[in-house]
Amino acid sequence: MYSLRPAKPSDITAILPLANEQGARHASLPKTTQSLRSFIQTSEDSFRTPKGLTAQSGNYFWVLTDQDQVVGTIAIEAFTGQKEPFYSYRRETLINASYRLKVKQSIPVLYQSHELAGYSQLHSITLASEHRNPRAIAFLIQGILLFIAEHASYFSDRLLFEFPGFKDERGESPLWNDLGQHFFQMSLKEACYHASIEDKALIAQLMPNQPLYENLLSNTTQSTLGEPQQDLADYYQAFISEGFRPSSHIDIFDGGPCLTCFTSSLWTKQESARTRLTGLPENHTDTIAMNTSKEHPLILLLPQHQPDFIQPLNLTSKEWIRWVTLNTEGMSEHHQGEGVL
Ligand SMILES: NC(=[NH2+])NCCC[C@H](N)C(=O)O
Repeated sequence: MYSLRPAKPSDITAILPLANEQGARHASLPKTTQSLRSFIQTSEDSFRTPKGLTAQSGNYFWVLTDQDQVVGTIAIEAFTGQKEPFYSYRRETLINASYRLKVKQSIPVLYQSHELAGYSQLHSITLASEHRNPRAIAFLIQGILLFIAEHASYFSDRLLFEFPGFKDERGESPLWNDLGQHFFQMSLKEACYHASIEDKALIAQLMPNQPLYENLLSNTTQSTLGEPQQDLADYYQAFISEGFRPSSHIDIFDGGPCLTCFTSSLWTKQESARTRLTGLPENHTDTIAMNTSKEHPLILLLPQHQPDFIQPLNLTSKEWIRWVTLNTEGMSEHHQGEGVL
């Protein structure tokens, strides 16, 4: 049975192998015991934020468990770009035209941008390989959105997820090979590691910050900019089903789409309901249910027709829960890539 709860220091041994799995991206999840310890400390402080006080710098780190074993992770940074700028490329179109020569070209140009600062960002998604199935993927993403829906005042009115970008048959990013590599002189994976939440100054120091004409990049790069990594279709679908859409921004390293959504229009926000424990209808489909505690949240996946599965919430009949139907629409059971987003 799957559940989501805040990560604790005692989870570190179980998180380390997930964080260090060979992945194309490995964006922001810390990879050492020491850095995980301080990430978990920040997270514990964030969950504790007293009511009425919004934590602009909150970073909430969750583990997905199956029968009490840690099998995945996900995190929410409450507001991007608080301590350091938040980097992406904005794509704009320029028209270059000569009336006399009858040449008219519309050329997409990439501008370094900090516009996605102030969003709440989902990040650090990992799933152990045996759990890369639609139910776990949908639960991981929807569960966290249910928490955001319940505690909306601690988060931005806009959400962001930097989806991993297109990779070629060798698993390499055409944009990275055309661009970032020349400035960082290292692999995408190493650059992601260095530029993770802990040392972002590197992006400002090394990435070119002048506008870039896309037609100077290779044909493969041009035709795949803004495309999601192909073997992560179920994760992509989970975001699309919630109302996330590609914005005019792309990831500064691998060109993946920056998916954004207004918090108020999330499917999970609109479809979820609050009820007393006794008011929970018999679940004819898989259902996500959580207590409404900010400090000690617990989010459960109740398999259909199994109302007793709610017991771990340890609630009295008068307490509130928020619940929503699990949405796996449009997902299929194919290979789920590295599972490290
Ligand atoms: N694939 C990557 N790691 N890209 C770098 C993303 C950096 C991120 N937008 C930030 O400013 O924190």
